Amino acid sequence: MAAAAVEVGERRKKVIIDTDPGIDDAMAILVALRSPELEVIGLTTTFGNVHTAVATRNVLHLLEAVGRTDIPVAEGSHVTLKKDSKLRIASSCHGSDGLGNQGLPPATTAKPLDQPASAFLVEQANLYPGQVTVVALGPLTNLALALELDPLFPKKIGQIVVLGGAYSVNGNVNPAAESNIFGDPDAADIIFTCGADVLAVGINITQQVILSEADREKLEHSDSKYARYICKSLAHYFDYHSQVYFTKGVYLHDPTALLAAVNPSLVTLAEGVVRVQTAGITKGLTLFRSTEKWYADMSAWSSMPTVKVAVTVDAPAVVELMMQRLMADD
Ligand SMILES: O=c1[nH]cnc2c1ncn2[C@@H]1O[C@H](CO)[C@@H](O)[C@H]1O
Repeated sequence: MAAAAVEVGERRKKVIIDTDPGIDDAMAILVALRSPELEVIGLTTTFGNVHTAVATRNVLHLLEAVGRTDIPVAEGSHVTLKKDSKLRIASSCHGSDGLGNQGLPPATTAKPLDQPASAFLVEQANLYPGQVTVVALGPLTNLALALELDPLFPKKIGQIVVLGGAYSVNGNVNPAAESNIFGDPDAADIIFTCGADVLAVGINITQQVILSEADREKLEHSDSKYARYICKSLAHYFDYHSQVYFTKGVYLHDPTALLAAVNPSLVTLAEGVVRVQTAGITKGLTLFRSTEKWYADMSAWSSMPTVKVAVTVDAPAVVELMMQRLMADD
């Protein structure tokens, strides 16, 4: 536990997870709930791996299953920032229910707030200025809507950790684009250039962090209700990876971003401007301009706020920490 153990008396980081569960989203949420460094003050839902209504249903089911219905859930946008309702849903990756086609029943009593996700984000940023970290595991629509509601949101929010982008590697929707950025590229470009403290963890990082069959067996033999919950959906995720990536393991996208928020020393960073291509065959492409080169003419990147982009990861440490958190005694 050494690296990420929380100091006694240290203040826990307030976290809101914006999520579209999604098998690896569910893993990340479970890891967050088991991380003493974090205080999960809310979950907001979005589309991506599933439609938003299904994301809300899955979040409520998960919280009920692990006895954490004390955490508020605010439902997010059902459409992109530009009100496009023709969404790309990654059902082949996660199953049509988002959790590996288990046919889960809806939550019995848990309900979302009346407040939409964007209003909840603004409210929490105002309540705890500079103290709230948003871990964004889906398209960035809710965050862009929060900024529309309150132009000072980027200054009031503590940090935004974005699981999104493919920096100098192919995407996973097509060679140009990673799924979360492709889902709402206009929202992503706004968030990357809004001046907030943004840390982007792209698939160039998360595809180095792999849960093996042996790890999965360990989870299956664990008595922890957290490990048991996620194991039920893992078969589908493993099958998907073997079909499209020809691998025996699965990528830990969302848990890696979450753990980067828990323990930033798991990744190293570069700083620079990121712009997102919003149209054409490279729609959703994330282009990082490092500060190591001076360009004479570079208007779309000039004078823009910078973000931090993860460039290396201690992959074995991430896997180990995730396993510890999921298997720790209740
Ligand atoms: O092959 C894929 N296509 C689309 N989405 C994917 C794929 N693999 C994983 N994800 C989902 O998109 C985010 C990372 O890009 C993750 O949330 C993951 O669940």
